[in-house]
Formats: sequence, C-alpha cells, structure tokens
Amino acid sequence: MPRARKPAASPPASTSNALTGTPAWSTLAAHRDALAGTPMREMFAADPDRFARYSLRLGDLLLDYSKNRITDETMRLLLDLAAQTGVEAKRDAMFAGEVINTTEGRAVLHVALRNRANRPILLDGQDVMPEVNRVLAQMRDFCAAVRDGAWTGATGKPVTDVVNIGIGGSDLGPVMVAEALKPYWHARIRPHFVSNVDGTHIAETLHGLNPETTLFLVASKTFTTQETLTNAHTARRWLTTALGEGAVPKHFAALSTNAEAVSAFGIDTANMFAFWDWVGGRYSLWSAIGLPVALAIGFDRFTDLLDGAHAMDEHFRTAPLAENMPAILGLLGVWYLNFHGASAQALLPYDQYMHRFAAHFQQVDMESNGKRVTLDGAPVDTDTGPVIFGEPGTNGQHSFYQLIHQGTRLIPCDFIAPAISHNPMGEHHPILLSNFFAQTEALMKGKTADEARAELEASGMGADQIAALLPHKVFPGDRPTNSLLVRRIDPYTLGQLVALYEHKVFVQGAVWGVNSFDQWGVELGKQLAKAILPELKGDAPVSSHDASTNGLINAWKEMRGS
Ligand SMILES: O=P(O)(O)OC[C@H]1O[C@](O)(CO)[C@@H](O)[C@@H]1O
Repeated sequence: MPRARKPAASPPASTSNALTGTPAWSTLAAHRDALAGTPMREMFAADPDRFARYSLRLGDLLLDYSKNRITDETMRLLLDLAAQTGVEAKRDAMFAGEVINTTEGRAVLHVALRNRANRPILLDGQDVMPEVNRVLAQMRDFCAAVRDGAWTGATGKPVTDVVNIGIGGSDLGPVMVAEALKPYWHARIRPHFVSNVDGTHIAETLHGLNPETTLFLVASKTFTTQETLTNAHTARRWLTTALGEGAVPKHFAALSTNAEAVSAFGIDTANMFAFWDWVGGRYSLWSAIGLPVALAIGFDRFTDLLDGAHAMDEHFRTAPLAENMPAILGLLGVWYLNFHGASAQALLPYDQYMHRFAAHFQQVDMESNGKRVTLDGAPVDTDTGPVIFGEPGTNGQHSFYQLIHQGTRLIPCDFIAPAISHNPMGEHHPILLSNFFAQTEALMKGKTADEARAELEASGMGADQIAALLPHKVFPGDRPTNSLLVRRIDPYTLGQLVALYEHKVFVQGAVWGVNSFDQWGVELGKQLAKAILPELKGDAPVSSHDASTNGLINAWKEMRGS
C-alpha cells in the first residue's frame, strides 16, 4: 500500500482559524455570562428530571452529564458550534478514508481495525478490510500457538513471559488495556512492558525472567525509535548471551509498518505483524500493536475489545450529535476550556485495574490536540487541548482533590466506575462507589457559608473560632463532572470506553480546526538529543550550546568522573 498520499483536493470543512468569530462563539460567551448566577444545585432543585434529561445509555454504558453547568440552551448552542465548525463532515471524512492528516498526507482509519461489520473501507479505491482481516488471522493463529504451548522457545519450553518493547502509542495503549483486563490473563503468560530508555526499565523487567521462556515483541510503527531499538538490542544481547544467535527467531516478533527495518534488526519477517501508515501511533492498540494484549487475554477476548470499540464507532458515526456520547463529552470539554478557562481535565477511574487509563489518554489527548496552528497553518485564536491527568479512586481523593474542591482553578472531572468489581472483597466495592457518588455530589453542591456555619455551631465551637475557620470550610461547588458507569470492566466495555475518549478528542480537534493526527512537537527534542549524544563522549568541555545547556553537560561530565 502506498506510504504517503496527497491531501484531499478540497478539505471536508472550513479550516479557518476564526473560530471565535463564529456566531455560535459569541452567543456561547453571552450565554455563559447569563448563566453565571445560576449554580448547578439550583438547576437540580428546579428540575427533578435533570438526570434523565442529561444522561445517555449505550448497552451497558451509562453517561450521566447532568452535573455540568448546562441548560438545554447551552447544549443547543454547543451543537450550533459543532455545526458551524463542520464536526459531522469531518467525522464522515475520517470514516470515509479521506486524507485528513494533511501534514503527513495520511488517512486516519483506526476505525477500520475494529470494523467488525466488515463494511468496505476504501483507501485509494482499495478496500483495506482484507489486509486488516489477514493480520487479525495471523494474530489469532500466533496467540493460539503461544497460549496452548505449541509455540516454544529455542529449547522447547512454552512461553511464560511476553515482554513488549515499545514507547508512546506502541506502549501506553497496550499497557493500559493489559492492566485493565488483568482478570482475564492466561494463567501461564505474564505480559511485561519496557518503554523508557533508562536502562533501569529493561534491567528491572528482565530481572528474574528466564530467557528460555521469554518472548519479546518489538513494537514500533516506524521501527526507528531510539528508545525502542536501544531496548530491543539490549534484550537481544540478553537472549543471545544465554541461548545463542540461533534462538532469536523463536524469541522475537515485531509489530511494525516497516518490514525492511525489522529484517535489518534480524527478526524474521514471518514473525512480523503488520499495520499501516493510516494507523496513528496513539490509536494503534487495535492493530498488531495489541498483540501483547491478545496473548495475555486470548484472541477471542481481544475481538470482544474490538467489538466494543466498533459499537462506539457506529454510535459516533450515526447518532445525532445531540445524543452522541463522544460529541457531548467533546463539546462539554470545549465549553469549559474555552469559555470557563479550565485548562486541565481529570480522568478518574474508580477501578484499580484501570490505573493507566489517564496515562494513555494523556498521550491520546495531548499529542493529538496540543496544537497551536490550525490545519491551514494559521495560529489558533483560542486555547486547544487540555492538560490531562488522573489517578484511580480513591487515591486521588487523598492527594489532588483538595485543589479540585477548593482551589482557584476549575477542573472538570470524568468519573468512571464498574457496577460490579472483579474483586468484591466484602464491603470494598460499596465503599469505593460511595466515594465515587459522593465526590460528584460534593463537587456539584459544594457547601455554603450557612451550611458550614451550622455545622461548626453544632460542634459547640465559639463565635471567634467559627469566624476564623468559616472561610476554610466553605466549598464553592458548581464544579462539573461527567460520570460513566459500566456493568463491569470487561473487554467489550473497555473497548467502548477507549473509543469514546478517542472520538471525544476527535470532536474537540474538529471544533478547533487542528490536525489531531500529527505530532511534530515531539521532533525538536529528539533532533537535539541526537546532536548532544556524541558530545557526551570524552571529558572535553562542551561549548556549542547556550550557557545553561553547556553548563549542565559539563557539570554532568565532572560528576560522572572519568
Ligand atoms: O511506534 P513508534 O514508531 O516507535 O513511535 C512511538 C511513539 O513516538 C511518537 O511518534 C512520538 O513520541 C508517538 O506518536 C508514537 O506513538
């Protein structure tokens, strides 16, 4: 398949940077001001149907977005903004395989990887589905062989440990999903993930592993990424020191788009699982990059993950935007980021297995929408991508929630929880979920000065003490949250959730008119590191940089000794 194509002759919708000049923009700004005196607690008091009005269900997934600073008018205006920025046309262009990643001349078709309906998806007039299905079949056969022990290492022993070596999108998505689906892992096979070029990562991972039963997956779309190749060469040395060169084909497989570089590394291309330039790194977990997940949970469950994502794709593709979960989450994010100055967004899974969810979406969101120019290269005229962060509940509560409740910044939060835990452990799950529900209630309602005073008076405190403490005890409330509830975190519901957030990011990029699928911003640091690496050899002081960079390099040379 061709590696680069010309951009579509006419972009699917306006790429103007005059976003703030759209009629919807000024109307939304005026509407925000009009709404300012009506906190959410008043909105709830006035409307007993608010939950029903502002919640949606898709199978076992419930989205409650009623605890937001919105009215029907807000939603109508946000939908106007979506219409005026061509969100639907841009979405349709993505699904139709148009070259929407114009700076790289690529289509964006991760939806084809989970196109379980097998609807033809044409790229340059050719259906991509036969190739997608071919690699899925290759993955299925490999998973079966490794899992049932037919695939053995060079000394005839079955695989016990799968080490995925990759970084960014070739790591974060698979780690997150593998961890989230740990209850489904094969009894014998443990997945491990090495990403950081810090030697500690691979050293600690290999510590205690047996080369005879370890399978390495070198995961790199480009197969040129310094960190991944450095780690892969170290792994290769570790293996061949123990088992000899001849062991490599039974212990190494590659997940990549670059067959030439895979061969050059010494991996048999028969053990290469391909994907394509139209799969963005941070959207690649559905491709061969998902192989560590499929090996851990089994291929059938991996296809359940794809099924869940496909269900969300179909919802995103066909539901009117007013009832479209990714569109609603995306537009609410725009509402807070651009109209309330909320520059961060917390993702808070109340499920320990989902402890890497925020880390994965940090890349998906911030690498996609951390952009300062629009598709046509003009500066954006408003803020783009939020800072994404989060920790699993209830750990975050004992850490950064203080700032969310009483700090000066507005930080919209998404709460995500399963109704049923894989580890109920007596009262643990009700306790966990009581915190989930309570946090969203507390953030919405807050605590007024009158309520705080009444509590202090009831505790028997004197008037002076009350006066001193009162300002510290007030919670302003009116802090927005979305709540997502699924029956259980399983491959299908996780697929739904991940696709939901991917498409949310798409919607926001479409509103801002940026290219959500390139990542030029990661290049400069890589370029400079390449120039610095040879300068680190020897003791001669360096003078080719600014004073700080020279000073740091020279201090390092002195500290490390010779
Ligand atoms: O899969 P590759 O080509 O090794 O790239 C890894 C990651 O590096 C980046 O290009 C930049 O950090 C990411 O977008 C990508 O996910």
